[in-house]
Amino acid sequence: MTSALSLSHSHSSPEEDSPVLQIWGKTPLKGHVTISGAKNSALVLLAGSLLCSGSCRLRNVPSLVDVSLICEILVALGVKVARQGDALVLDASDLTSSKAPYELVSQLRASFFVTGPLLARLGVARVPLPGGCSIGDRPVDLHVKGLQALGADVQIEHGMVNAYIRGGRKRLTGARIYLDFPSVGATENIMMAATLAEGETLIENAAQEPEVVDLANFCRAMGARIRGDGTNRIVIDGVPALHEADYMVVPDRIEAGTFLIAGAITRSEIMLSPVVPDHLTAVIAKLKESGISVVSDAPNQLRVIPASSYRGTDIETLPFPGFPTDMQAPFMSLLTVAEGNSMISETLFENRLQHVAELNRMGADIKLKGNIAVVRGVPKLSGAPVLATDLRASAALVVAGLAAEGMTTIQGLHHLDRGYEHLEDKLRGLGAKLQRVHESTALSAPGNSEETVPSPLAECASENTPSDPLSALI
Ligand SMILES: CC(=O)N[C@H]1[C@@H](OP(=O)(O)OP(=O)(O)OC[C@H]2O[C@@H](n3ccc(=O)[nH]c3=O)[C@H](O)[C@@H]2O)O[C@H](CO)[C@@H](O)[C@@H]1O
Ligand SMILES: C=C(OP(=O)(O)O)C(=O)O
Repeated sequence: MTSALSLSHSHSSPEEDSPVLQIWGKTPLKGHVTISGAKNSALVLLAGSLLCSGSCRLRNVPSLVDVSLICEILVALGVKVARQGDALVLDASDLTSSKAPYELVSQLRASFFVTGPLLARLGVARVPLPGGCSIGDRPVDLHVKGLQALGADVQIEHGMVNAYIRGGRKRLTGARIYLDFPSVGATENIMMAATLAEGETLIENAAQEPEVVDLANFCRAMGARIRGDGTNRIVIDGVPALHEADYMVVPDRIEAGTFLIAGAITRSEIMLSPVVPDHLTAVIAKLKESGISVVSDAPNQLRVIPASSYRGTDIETLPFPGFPTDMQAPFMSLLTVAEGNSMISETLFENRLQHVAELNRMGADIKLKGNIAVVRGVPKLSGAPVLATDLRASAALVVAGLAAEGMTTIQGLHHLDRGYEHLEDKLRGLGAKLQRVHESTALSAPGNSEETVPSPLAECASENTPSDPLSALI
């Protein structure tokens, strides 16, 4: 196995000569799109690989900036990481550090998921408070309370979470933990820590998200004893060690949902696979309520059927199986051009409606009152220069751009690159007209006429395609 010593990630940061994404809207889409492995599963599974005393192989890992960053954190902790096609091989047999580097952890929320596994494996974890999308306050108190209940002493000083097992014990101790809120990350962190604890842990009011179930499946593949995942009551019987495993990451339900919206908003029939339709129940139900059909021709496939017009609907984001907050922004784009009004309540994050101003710039009619957006459907959107403010906001602007008249230019692509694998190639494969160019060379006027649409040659230009963030993992 080759150790990945240098994992430079070549994503676009805001400081560089920022690339922008130009989209020429109103082009119908058609065909099939392959859905990648789930970002939010892959990230926590990669953190979970720290629990293994040997080496694990994770397949269907998306090539994303966030994945690259978490791999860099693992390498800093002593994990040997090697890439084999869409798989990553992770050898955590000899961990050399319990301290995660600030400059990496500060870039993504999922980095904090190494805390539980590190504590369980080494008896100590030193992890800075995490970064991630700026969509709210995002404290880690529930993670901390859970780890404390398992027998950890946790101090937060100078932005660093220092945790070690109390009383010089070698293992954490199983406990009964009630979560004030079914936090995805806290459930995952506590569940991972508990796999190696002595005795039984019960997590009550646990998150039920598919990514939690995927993590439980991966841990079970390594020999963990977990039951109840997918319900709000998870029971973990600790074992002394976890062993090697080969595991495949579940398909990305948020990417799949985003493509359903792309089909619906462009009035196009597109097919998606692989998907787990049950992971998209709330999104499909809301599409149907709006008058858009989604059918499943095969167990792992979905097809969105275009409707010439569709109506508004109300949405409230909730923990799974409720409507996912990660789909709120793209769904809002769809509702901007629905007939009638819609009300969208964002209940999970207090600052996750920043895309409203950008959609209004494109001609939408959305009014904000606290965490509620009232959308009045308009006949059309028009292309405009817009700024992506977070990951799902950027996806919302992409789907809006696909439907808008003229050209939309999206800035802030470093958000998009965190979470959508090969998005531009996938959209181009469906017939969309878009290209990534450097801001300095971008055509500035919005709503440009036909001659500005890229030629087939320009669309294929490799300089317009973001390079593979995992390319250094060889
Ligand atoms: C990497 C990853 O998997 N990210 C996902 C994960 O984020 P993340 O795990 O951060 O989301 P949580 O479920 O923990 O957060 C939900 C709510 O709980 C609050 N909270 C959370 C933890 C805590 O200790 N204290 C606390 O108050 C948060 O501020 C938020 O208001 O689930 C979110 C909710 O589905 C998704 O939007 C994110 O895409
Ligand atoms: C909010 C997200 O990611 P993160 O939790 O890593 O910020 C997301 O995936 O939509």
